[in-house]
Amino acid sequence: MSALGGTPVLRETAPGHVWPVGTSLTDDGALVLGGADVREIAQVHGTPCFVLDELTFRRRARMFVGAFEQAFGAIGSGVDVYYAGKSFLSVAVARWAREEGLRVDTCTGGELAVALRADVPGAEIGLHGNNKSDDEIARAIEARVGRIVLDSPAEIERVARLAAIAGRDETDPVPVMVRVTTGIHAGGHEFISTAHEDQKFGVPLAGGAALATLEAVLAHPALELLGAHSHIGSQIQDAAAFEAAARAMLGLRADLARSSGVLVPELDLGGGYGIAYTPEDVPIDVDGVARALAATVRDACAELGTSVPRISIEPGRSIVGPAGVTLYSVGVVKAVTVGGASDDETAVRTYVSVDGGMSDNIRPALYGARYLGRLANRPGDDASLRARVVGKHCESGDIVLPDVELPTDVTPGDLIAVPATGAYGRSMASNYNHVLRPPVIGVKDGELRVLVRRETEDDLLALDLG
Ligand SMILES: Cc1ncc(COP(=O)(O)O)c(C=O)c1O
Ligand SMILES: N[C@@H](CCCC[NH3+])C(=O)O
Repeated sequence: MSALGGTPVLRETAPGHVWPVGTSLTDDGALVLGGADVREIAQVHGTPCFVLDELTFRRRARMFVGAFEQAFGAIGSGVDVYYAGKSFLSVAVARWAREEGLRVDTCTGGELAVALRADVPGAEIGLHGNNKSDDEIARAIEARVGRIVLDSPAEIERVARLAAIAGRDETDPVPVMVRVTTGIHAGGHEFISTAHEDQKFGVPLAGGAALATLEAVLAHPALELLGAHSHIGSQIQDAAAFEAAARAMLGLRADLARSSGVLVPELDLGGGYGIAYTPEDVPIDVDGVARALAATVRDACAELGTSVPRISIEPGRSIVGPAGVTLYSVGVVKAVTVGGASDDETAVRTYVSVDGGMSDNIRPALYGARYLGRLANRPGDDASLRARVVGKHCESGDIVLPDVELPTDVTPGDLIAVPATGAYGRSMASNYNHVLRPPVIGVKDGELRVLVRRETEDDLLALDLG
């Protein structure tokens, strides 16, 4: 085994399922995204930049609405699909989501402001958050959002008080849900699993806390209890976890009906649908999950003797993730000898530095996330180099692609494209080392459109009051 051992090398020779719909290559081997040659995108807008393929976003949004409406329509239930804005939200993207029949899920005042700027009606917006400020709650009430998801018992009094201040009462109550942790552990990484007991979100089902919280909401006439909410984690590849959570939540709904006489009309099953980041990943089958979940809901309601609730879901990553590609320019290329136990085990790793890094994609450092990458402006030679693509930050963990095959002639000025970065890339971007956050360039039919502009040094300096 070479001293480089460890994780497998990732290589994809041609656009495949991790790339946006319709990704292709020009005759001279450059990548084409949404009909636009990446060389043109880089020339016009610079690098690093996020490229967002509108068609892929819209298709995936439509796919969720279609799959869930069909599956739940067949069991006599309605469905609302909320696009989880935390994955990536801009005014244009909120409009695309709405045009495709989705609502918008927000979890801060900032996300709420973007959704409202996009003219999403308040009634089609949800507000989450484990630590909402009074100001955020008041703005949500003023915007008449369709639901505020209460994350703890303490929020009941606060939301009721702010509702009263806004003049809301039993004739015009504020619609709320309660986020419940079912104890079902799922997700791609511990940091993105959200329904096990020992973490900050929601109210536990175990021990009766969730039931008591739902009952407490019912005692507030200025609040309208729509139902309960469950989000078990993110980048989930196992549909069974969603089914188990749905069963637990339906049981809770039936318990509440027994204890209070109120059968709440809705159940939100959250987001978390996994996507393919590399060719080895199997994305979740959205049609299959929708059908399986609908069958679970139908059967569980029959067993419990309750009617079927209206269902909502909150996918984020699975809609916008596959629509995004990050383009970087190659800077320094450096061969590093990696020592082994013997001369045989000594190997060379080529570090290919690009002009972005952990400030535009923190996921490899935070979750050990793996991505694919390829030379994007030309085919390169036929031989391959075992490379590590790293960023420009003052941090040795600033790694974009830990182990990837690139052509041996990779050289400064080349472009590297990393697919599946539409979710939790720009939305988690930082200014570490005072690096400027990249723009998001929408592509469609060969047209480029700046959705979010690149930050400037003036933006940074404007915050520094000296
Ligand atoms: C409450 C809630 N809804 C929806 C989402 C969206 O998750 P994903 O982007 O994995 O679909 C999250 C994030 O995990 C969340 O916390
Ligand atoms: N930010 C995480 C997911 C968290 C989702 C929000 N609860 C990721 O990049 O995978």
